[in-house]
Amino acid sequence: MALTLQALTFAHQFTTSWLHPAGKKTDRPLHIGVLSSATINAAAIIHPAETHADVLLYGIASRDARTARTHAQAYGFLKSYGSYDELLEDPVVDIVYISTPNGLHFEWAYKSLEAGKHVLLEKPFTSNATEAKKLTAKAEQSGKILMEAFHWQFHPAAHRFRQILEDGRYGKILSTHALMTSTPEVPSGDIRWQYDLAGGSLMDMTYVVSFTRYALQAGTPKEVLSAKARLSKHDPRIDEAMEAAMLFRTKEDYDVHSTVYTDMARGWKLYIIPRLWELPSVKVETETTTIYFYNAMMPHIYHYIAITDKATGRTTYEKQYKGGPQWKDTGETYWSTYRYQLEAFVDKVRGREPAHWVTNQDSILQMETIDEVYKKSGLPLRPTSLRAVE
Ligand SMILES: NC(=O)C1=CN([C@@H]2O[C@H](COP(=O)(O)OP(=O)(O)OC[C@H]3O[C@@H](n4cnc5c(N)ncnc54)[C@H](OP(=O)(O)O)[C@@H]3O)[C@@H](O)[C@H]2O)C=CC1
Ligand SMILES: O=C1OC[C@@H](O)[C@H](O)[C@H]1O
Repeated sequence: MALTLQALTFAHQFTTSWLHPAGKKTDRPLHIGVLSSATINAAAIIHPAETHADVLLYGIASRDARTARTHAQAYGFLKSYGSYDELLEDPVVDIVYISTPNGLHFEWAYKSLEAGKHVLLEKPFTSNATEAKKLTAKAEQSGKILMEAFHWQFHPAAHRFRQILEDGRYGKILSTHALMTSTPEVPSGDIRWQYDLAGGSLMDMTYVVSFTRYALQAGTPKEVLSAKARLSKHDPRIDEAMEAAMLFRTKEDYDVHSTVYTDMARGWKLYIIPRLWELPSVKVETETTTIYFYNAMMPHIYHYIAITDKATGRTTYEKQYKGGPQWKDTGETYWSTYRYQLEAFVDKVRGREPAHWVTNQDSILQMETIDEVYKKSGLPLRPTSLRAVE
């Protein structure tokens, strides 16, 4: 369902930017430069920037000058560049948004920091934990802001979900289960099938690990109990699907059993029905209830948090499109996860306290968890850039 969800997000973003333009920009808005002409750009940065008064769509770079020009004209960027390096050389760019394939995240984020830019970097942070640590050190040394674009965590629904879990009234957490699948399958030739570009279902659908760690407020698993990959027919290093079980130690010092499932080629039900209802979600079982966050990845389109009492079977439903424990009065019901994320990123750059943040340390722990699952499954870690091992 992931691809359909992505298409719905494009439609949602296009409509909301059109209905709610930012109007006048601030006197000196932050100038954004986008590295690549990726499909995700429109939803993840372009439309959010259109509705943010303090952000200007300044430049877009592509490996191909004509592509960059076409995208600049289509989306109203002031400048286009025929190489990523040219954009980084432009002193007017304040923030670089990087949407290259995963395997190039490290290299371009590193170079962007070196060029003195703040960086909003697409998920997954890097190809593996070695790169994540090196990149974090570079960010610290540069004094610039770097963040993995885990947009879902910025939505008020995510904050409400965690508030419910932290409440304590439902008892201890016993187990979690998170899933993300794609029907129809991710098209052949896509970057997600390419090992050299750090593809794989767990890499792309890294959300399942993020949902789990966020729910448990956990670092890395104490142990990966099992990890079973269904391999791509074209490349045995690529996990078309991954199913893993982990043991996490909570802050309260007890173990929670967590399972995750990712699938880039999910079979249709009874071979004829695409599983359109199977949205990226996470279920948490506590002593007295199950708490199910449906469509945790793109809650702006639709979501619910269902709390089911195990004794009575009674379910109550909650939704949170605006406000909540972290945003309070900031935000609009039509804001997407990406729009909330941009609000926080700009706040951070401007020296204000953001409502939410994904720390680089958290991204390291996220990549360490992914590495451990790959190791347990017998698959190789995604390749490390030469610069990260220098
Ligand atoms: N936050 C979210 O919701 C989402 C995040 N993502 C993440 O964003 C990134 C991009 O995903 P997506 O939009 O699907 O990607 P696309 O395949 O649509 O675009 C990737 C872009 O990267 C550039 N590129 C540079 N080197 C290569 C190469 N060797 N092969 C192919 N492309 C290259 C190309 O731009 P050019 O030719 O202009 O240089 C290309 O358009 C990924 O890291 C993905 O995980 C993806 C979807 C959703
Ligand atoms: O981050 C993502 O979100 C939407 C999905 O369709 C996509 O595969 C993934 O990269």
